[in-house]
Amino acid sequence: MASRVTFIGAGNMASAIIGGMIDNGFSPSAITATSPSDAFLAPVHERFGIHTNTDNAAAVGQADVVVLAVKPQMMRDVCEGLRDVVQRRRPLIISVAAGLPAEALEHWLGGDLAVVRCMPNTPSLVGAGAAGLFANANVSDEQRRLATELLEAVGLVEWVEEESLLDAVTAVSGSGPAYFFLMLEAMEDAGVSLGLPAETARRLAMQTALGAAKMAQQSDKTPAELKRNVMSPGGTTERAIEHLESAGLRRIMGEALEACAARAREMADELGTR
Ligand SMILES: NC(=O)C1=CN([C@@H]2O[C@H](COP(=O)(O)OP(=O)(O)OC[C@H]3O[C@@H](n4cnc5c(N)ncnc54)[C@H](OP(=O)(O)O)[C@@H]3O)[C@@H](O)[C@H]2O)C=CC1
Ligand SMILES: O=C(O)[C@@H]1CCC=N1
Repeated sequence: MASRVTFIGAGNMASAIIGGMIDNGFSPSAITATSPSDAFLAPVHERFGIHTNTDNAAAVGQADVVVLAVKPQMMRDVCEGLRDVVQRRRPLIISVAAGLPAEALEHWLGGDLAVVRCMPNTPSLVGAGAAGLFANANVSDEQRRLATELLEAVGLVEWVEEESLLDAVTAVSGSGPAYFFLMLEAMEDAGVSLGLPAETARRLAMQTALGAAKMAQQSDKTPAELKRNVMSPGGTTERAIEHLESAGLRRIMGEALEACAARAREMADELGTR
C-alpha cells in the first residue's frame, strides 16, 4: 500500500496497530505517529522506526489516512486543532475511539469528510486483532478498501452497516481481550491453589486458550459441539461446566457486555455528542 498514514496519539492502541502493520510488511517510512511529548515519542521511534512528530497538524499535512487514536475525552480538542489542515488535505479519517459518533468527529473536523469508525483491539500487535468498521456516507469504495487493507494487516475485519452496532463490537472484541486475560489470571490462580507452580499454570492456561480459539476457528463444529466433545459423560469437565453454568457464567457475561456497550453510549453522552 503506498498510502501515508498518520496516527494521532501513540499509546496502547496506536502502537498495537503500528506494530502489526510493520510486521505485516507495511513500510515504517510511510507511518507517522504524534504525541504531545518528545520523551514519549523517542522510544516509539526507536521501537518501530517510524516518523514521529509532536505537531499534529504538521503530521497530517502529508497524510492520505489519519488514524485518530487519542482518548475519547481528548478527541474534540484534537479534531478542532486539525480542522484547517484536514479541510485542505481531505484525508480518509479513521477513528478508533470508543463511543464517539462519526457525525461528531466530522463536525469537529469542519464537516463533509470521509470518516470510518473502527473498533479494533490490542491483539492487533501480534497480527491477531479483531476490528469492527463503520463508514459514513462520504466514504468511497476505494476508501473502504483502503481501511480494510490497513486493518486486515493486523487481523480480522468485520464491517457493520449500522453505526450503533459498534457499541456491541466494543463489548465483544474491543474490550474482549481483557475478559480473556482475566480468565487467564483466574485459571493460573486456581492452578496454583491446586499445587502447580505459577509459571506452569500460566503456560498451560495460555496454550489452552490459544488451542481452543484455533480449534474453534478451524473446525466446522460450533463451540457448543466442541465443548461437548471435551465433556465425557460423568467425567471431570462435566463437573466443572455444571459448576460454571449453575454459578451463572452466561448471565454474568451477558450483563458485563451490556454494561460495556452502555458505557460506550454513556461516554458519547458525556462528551455532548448526542
Ligand atoms: N486500549 C484498547 O484496548 C483500545 C482502545 N481503543 C480506543 O483507542 C483510543 C486510545 O486508547 P489507548 O491507546 O488505550 O490510550 P493511551 O492513553 O494509551 O493513548 C493515547 C495517546 O494519545 C496521546 N495524546 C494525548 N493528547 C494528545 C494530543 N493532543 N495529540 C496527540 N496525541 C495525544 C497520549 O499521549 P500522553 O500519554 O503523552 O498524553 C497517548 O500516547 C481511545 O479512544 C480508545 O477508546 C479502542 C479499542 C481498544
Ligand atoms: O476501555 C476502553 O474504553 C477502550 C475501548 C475498548 C477497549 N479499551
